[in-house]
Amino acid sequence: MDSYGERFAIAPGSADGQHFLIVEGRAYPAIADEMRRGAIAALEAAGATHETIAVPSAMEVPMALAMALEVGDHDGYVALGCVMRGQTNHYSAVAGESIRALVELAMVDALPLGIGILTVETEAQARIRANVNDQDRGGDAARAALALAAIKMKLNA
Ligand SMILES: Nc1c(NC[C@H](O)[C@H](O)[C@H](O)CO)[nH]c(=O)[nH]c1=O
Ligand SMILES: CC(=O)[C@@H](O)COP(=O)(O)O
Repeated sequence: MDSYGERFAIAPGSADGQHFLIVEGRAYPAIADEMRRGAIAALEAAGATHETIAVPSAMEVPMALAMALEVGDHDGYVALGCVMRGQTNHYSAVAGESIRALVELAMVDALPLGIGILTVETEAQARIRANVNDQDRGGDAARAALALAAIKMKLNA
């Protein structure tokens, strides 16, 4: 059961000709695979092409994105990762700093960036949120990026 309302609708083909970058933290590989599957499905449904950069964990996602921004230009960006409570409070620093740095990058350069960094207590929570047939947070992050890319294109037209 989803914990918030209706999914944001993106028209099929509305991102034809656009190319997106996915940056994924792979600390939990099965969760990462499913988040990426959802993101790719959403991008492809909108007609966008995509490429992926993988890093070890959510903490490196903003750094990799910053590096990618120095050398290339994409129509939109999707940041994916999963931060799960361990034995200490370390996870809250990782989640907080990763998301803070991503928002900072997006605000400085007005990036169409969808952020799908799960912050969960348990693997079961992560599975529900990643599952493309359940909460599909990878797909949601891609749809956020698509929506922002469309706004940017409209404002620049
Ligand atoms: N605890 C989680 C981390 N931790 C990341 C590490 O702190 C560190 O960045 C990494 O080991 C490289 O040195 N990362 C996640 O994505 N998810 C976690 O739950
Ligand atoms: C490096 C880490 O992310 C990891 O050690 C976090 O887990 P814990 O809180 O059990 O140390």
